[in-house]
Amino acid sequence: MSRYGGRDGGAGHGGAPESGADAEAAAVSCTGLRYSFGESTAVDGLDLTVRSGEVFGLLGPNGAGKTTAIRCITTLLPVPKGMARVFGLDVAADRMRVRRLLGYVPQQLSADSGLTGRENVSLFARVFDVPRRERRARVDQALEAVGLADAADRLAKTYSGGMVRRLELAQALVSAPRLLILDEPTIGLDPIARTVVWEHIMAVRAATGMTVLVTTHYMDEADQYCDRVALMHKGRVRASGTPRELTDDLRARRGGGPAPTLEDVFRDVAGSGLNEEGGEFRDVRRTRTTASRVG
Ligand SMILES: Nc1ncnc2c1ncn2[C@@H]1O[C@H](COP(=O)(O)OP(=O)(O)OP(=O)(O)O)[C@@H](O)[C@H]1O
Repeated sequence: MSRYGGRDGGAGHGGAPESGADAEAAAVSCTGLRYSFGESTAVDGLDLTVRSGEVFGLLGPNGAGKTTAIRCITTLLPVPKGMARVFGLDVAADRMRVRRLLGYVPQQLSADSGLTGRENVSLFARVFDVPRRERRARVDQALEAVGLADAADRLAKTYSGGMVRRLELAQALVSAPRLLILDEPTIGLDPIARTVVWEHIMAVRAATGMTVLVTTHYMDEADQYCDRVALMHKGRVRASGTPRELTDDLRARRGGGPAPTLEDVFRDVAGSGLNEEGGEFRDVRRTRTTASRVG
């Protein structure tokens, strides 16, 4: 497993003291967050707290409002109603300072197929204002952190889907963010590639202590890797806690029996709003065939 510099390791975290961020504040705090596309309400009064240093999973089916909420938190969408804060900074009032604290890996492709891995990460280093004298080392470090050092000088179009996802992770890491936000980081990947992506995320997190906010459909991943999760349905958080708390709670409410899974918890809190055939949730495995999209 690759190594990644922590607070004292040269790359450190973004969000230097002059950023104005509150070191004691929650990494993310949303209160009554709402966002509508015309008549359609995507986020409907979201209350969410992500603690500093944790890996937090925002879970839910297609259309639950996860991406819209993430886009508000990352300042890519405005916050028309309610409040969203990142390390205490109001995302509506402090957009640029918030952006400096964030690394964001969107669902949409962010790697350029015609550039090498190194060029892709260097581009992000420039965009995110990594000081020129540190750039080369930081790019190398980010590529190393995601296991792409040996493939760094190959064109991204020759990468597998899992490698592209790791390249996108390196792009987000090069600015040494305090908060890494990943929207469906493993969708469309095979089980081995999913595991590799997660291993790199967890290794960087262990080395730096950064906070990770991830959206996923994969309940098994959330169960395995997330410290806490929130189950989102129809624009709101319906339950949150550690995976163990949520499953124990459901088991207690059922009066015992076999241990429920997180998916059982989700079905319980979402009630009849989910398609029982599984079409809306279990089978939402949109193939994000990253490699072919890059190619
Ligand atoms: N640009 C847009 N214009 C209109 N409606 C939108 C737009 N983006 C999202 N929506 C709608 O907002 C709702 C929430 O979508 P969102 O993408 O936030 O959900 P999600 O939980 O991230 O789902 P997915 O996993 O499919 O991305 C959905 O009903 C969706 O159709």
